[in-house]
Amino acid sequence: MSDMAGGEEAAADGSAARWGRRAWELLERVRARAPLVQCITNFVSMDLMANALLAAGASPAMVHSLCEIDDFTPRADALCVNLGTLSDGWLPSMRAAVAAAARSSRPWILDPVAVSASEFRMEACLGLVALWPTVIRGNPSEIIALSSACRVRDSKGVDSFHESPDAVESAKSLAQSSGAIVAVSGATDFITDGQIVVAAQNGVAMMQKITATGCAVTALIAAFVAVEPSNPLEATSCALSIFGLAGELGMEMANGPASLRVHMIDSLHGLHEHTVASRVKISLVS
Ligand SMILES: Nc1ncnc2c1ncn2[C@@H]1O[C@H](COP(=O)(O)OP(=O)(O)OP(=O)(O)O)[C@@H](O)[C@H]1O
Ligand SMILES: Cc1ncsc1CCO
Ligand SMILES: [Mg+2]
Repeated sequence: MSDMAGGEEAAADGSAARWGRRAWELLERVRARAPLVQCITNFVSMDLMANALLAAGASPAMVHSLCEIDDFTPRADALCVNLGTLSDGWLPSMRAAVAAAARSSRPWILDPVAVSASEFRMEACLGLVALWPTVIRGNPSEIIALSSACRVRDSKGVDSFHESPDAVESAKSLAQSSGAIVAVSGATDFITDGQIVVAAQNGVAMMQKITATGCAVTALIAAFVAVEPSNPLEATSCALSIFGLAGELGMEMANGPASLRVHMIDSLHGLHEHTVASRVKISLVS
């Protein structure tokens, strides 16, 4: 079956089994091709993000110096830009890397961490959104704030104060205005191109108690989009589901957030076809 045929099959027939096969197909492709994912990310997330990418079979590179962008970014298969510990010194690197990725027709993914924390962050984020990200992935509060492009008084930190269904309309509107696929994480992850909405229902609540799981899944989305650039909606849905499944399997061995972090990475590394095919829970919402 061709890559495109697999994509059309999953979109046309939303059955869990077909999505399970699609998720396995894309995970296998990540393992076979080991896409190089350049991450300009926050200090908190660097370790978990790099290890999650490695466990999935991708190749991480935390390269953020402006002096290296022109040489390095064209060689990366995808770029992940994360605003978590944004500083004025890093913003030019982010913009330059996005421009270099665009010149090389590489996908780039934006994680608008705590976008409403400050006017500086919101302005920086809106400037990046205008540069045509392939995918934007955030928690519900971030997507709601970014979509309305104004500061939300009761949510200024990195954690979400909303549930993911609250953010679906904001995600659709942000997808329409930005041209990006928009993903909202939560108990159910929602993924939309502004018209179609897909739900991915894998994961465990304890994942929220490990800092940077959201950042890590954004980088995993970059790896999946790198191997399926023609269908970022499906690649994003599969990456979210696979990461959630690793969390479910990890939770079977964990005693709390610290051991879940370890077992989740082990589970991501050890995923088998049967487990993915039978446990991935993706469906078409509308
Ligand atoms: N209640 C939940 N049940 C199951 N899975 C969840 C739940 N909440 C979040 N997740 C999963 O946890 C991961 C992180 O999502 P979350 O919404 O916490 O991101 P985030 O707030 O951006 O995290 P961070 O900023 O710490 O990186 C995602 O894979 C998501 O699917
Ligand atoms: C805790 C924290 N602060 C800035 S980035 C980050 C990681 C989760 O997004
Ligand atoms: Mg986040």
